[in-house]
Order: sequence, then C-alpha cells, then structure tokens
Amino acid sequence: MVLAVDGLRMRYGDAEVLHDVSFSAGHGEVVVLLGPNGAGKSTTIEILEGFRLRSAGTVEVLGVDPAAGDERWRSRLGIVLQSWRDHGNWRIRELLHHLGTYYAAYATNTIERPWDTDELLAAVGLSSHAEQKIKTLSGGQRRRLDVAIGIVGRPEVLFLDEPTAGFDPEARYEFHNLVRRLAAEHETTILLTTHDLDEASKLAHRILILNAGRIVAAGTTGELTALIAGEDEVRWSVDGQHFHTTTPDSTGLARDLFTQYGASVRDLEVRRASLEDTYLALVRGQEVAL
Ligand SMILES: Nc1ncnc2c1ncn2[C@@H]1O[C@H](COP(=O)(O)OP(=O)(O)OP(=O)(O)O)[C@@H](O)[C@H]1O
Repeated sequence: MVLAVDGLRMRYGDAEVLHDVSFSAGHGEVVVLLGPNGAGKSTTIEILEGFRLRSAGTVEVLGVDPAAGDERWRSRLGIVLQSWRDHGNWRIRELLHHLGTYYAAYATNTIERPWDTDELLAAVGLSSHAEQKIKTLSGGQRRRLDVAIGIVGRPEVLFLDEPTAGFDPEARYEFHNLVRRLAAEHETTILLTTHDLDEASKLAHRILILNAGRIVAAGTTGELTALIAGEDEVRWSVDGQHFHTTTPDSTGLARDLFTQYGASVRDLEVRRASLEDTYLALVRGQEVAL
C-alpha cells in the first residue's frame, strides 16, 4: 500500500477533530476526500505530508511514518497546499527550473527527476506565461503554477488540497486530464480534497466522505449513490401537456408510457439520485443504508 492510515486521531487542545480515521490507497489510485468546511480534510492531508503530528493511530506513506520522514522520502511526495503566496518576483520558468534542481539528486533508474521545465509548463497550460513574473499571474494561473510546483519532482504520491479552486472550466477540464494521466501513466497515487462533487465523481477511484472528523462513507461514485435508495424524478410531455412524477422504477414507467402513448411521448427526462443527494444526506446526519 502507498497510503495506509489506521485509527488516526487528532486533537487540537481539547478539541478532537479526527476520530478513528482509517483508509488506504495503492499505486495509481485517485482517492478524493470530500466533506464540509471544518470536517478535517486539511488536517488529515497535513498529517500525511508530515506537517502535523498526529495524536494517535498509525500512518504510513510509501512505507514510512510521516513523523519520521527524511529528505529522500520527502522528495518522493508532491504537495499542493490550499494557498501560498511568495516568490512574487520570480519568473515562472526560472522558479520551476530552480525548484526542479533540488529533485535531480533523487532520480532513480525508473523515475527521471525533475520533470523537464518546458514539458511541465505545457502540461499545466502555462507555456505562454513562462517568462512572466509570478505576481502578474491571475488567480487561476497562479493555481496552475502551484500544481506545477507540486509535480516538478515527479512525485510517487501527490497531495492536492482544493487544487482547482479558482479554475475556469477549461483549466478544470485540463487539470482533470492531467490528474488522470499522472495516475494512469505514471502510477502516481493521488489524495485530493475538493468541495466539487462533480470533480470528485470524475476523478475518484474511491471517494471518502469525512464529516466532523469521521469517515461516514467510502466507495465509488456508483456505490455511494446507491446508498440513497432514492426515487428517480421523471418528466415528460404528451400533446404539449407536461407531466412530472417520482418513481423507484423509471425504466418501467418509460416502458408503460411508450406502450400507451407511443410516439406522442416527448421531452422524456429521468433524473437519478446523485452523489449530491447522498453527500447531503450524510453530512446532514440523515439515515443512509450503509
Ligand atoms: N491549528 C489549529 N488549531 C486548532 N484547531 C484547528 C487548527 N487547524 C484546524 N483546526 C480545527 O480543526 C477542524 C478541522 O479543520 P480542517 O482545516 O482540517 O478542515 P477542512 O475539512 O480542511 O475544512 P475546509 O473545507 O474549510 O478547508 C476545524 O474545526 C478547525 O477549526
């Protein structure tokens, strides 16, 4: 296992913010941590990065306890924090090149380090800004640079804390492709936090829903959606009259409609219970068939 977390607990003073969190992830797996503000996502990720010391439980990242990770171990991780602002006067290409030199000593027979600067600029869509000073970038461009800084050392594990906050739809789409590529071609294990359910659905091999410091559900989008034994919403029209109902068997309803009204059935629309329904039910503490 690349990530192995068992019985993780975290306390800030008297407040226990993580209670018995356990999960694992293998090579090339994309795991998404979803949860409301204050659920403990950043705390979890910061403990795995070795930035915070846990109160209890066992944690291993690439077989090493993050509390005891050395430089070689750190060189195998990529980290994109929620936000950091510095290096404003550096130019984009210079900074990436400079940061990359740190990783050269940690290249292996199978992993070439660092990532070639021009290839990296192209991968994050910053080629045309390479000579600009960082302080002149827009918010979304700055976030792309954060991602580039996170992956310049060709990490085996990548931690991304809300990486797409501020991205426009095209940047988000390209970023999703990049994440898939890193996982599929480079076998990078990725732990990502987001508030965007659509993003979680698109990227995750597995979603962990964290609420008030506990994992309240884990699984694929399909598995999580199935937890809500929801009724589908069905809309249609016949001869210009619009209808709307809910049913647990939308396929059967559609079959009956076509048998009865044939080609007069128009505008048929079925909305299945979504990840959003499950998520909202879980974080509002409603009963869900776990
Ligand atoms: N340094 C700290 N000292 C005390 N409490 C903290 C500290 N850092 C975080 N907390 C508390 O721990 C809890 C979890 O915070 P965390 O930042 O991990 O949540 P999150 O899920 O990442 O939230 P968000 O979605 O808002 O980023 C919150 O209640 C927060 O107030």
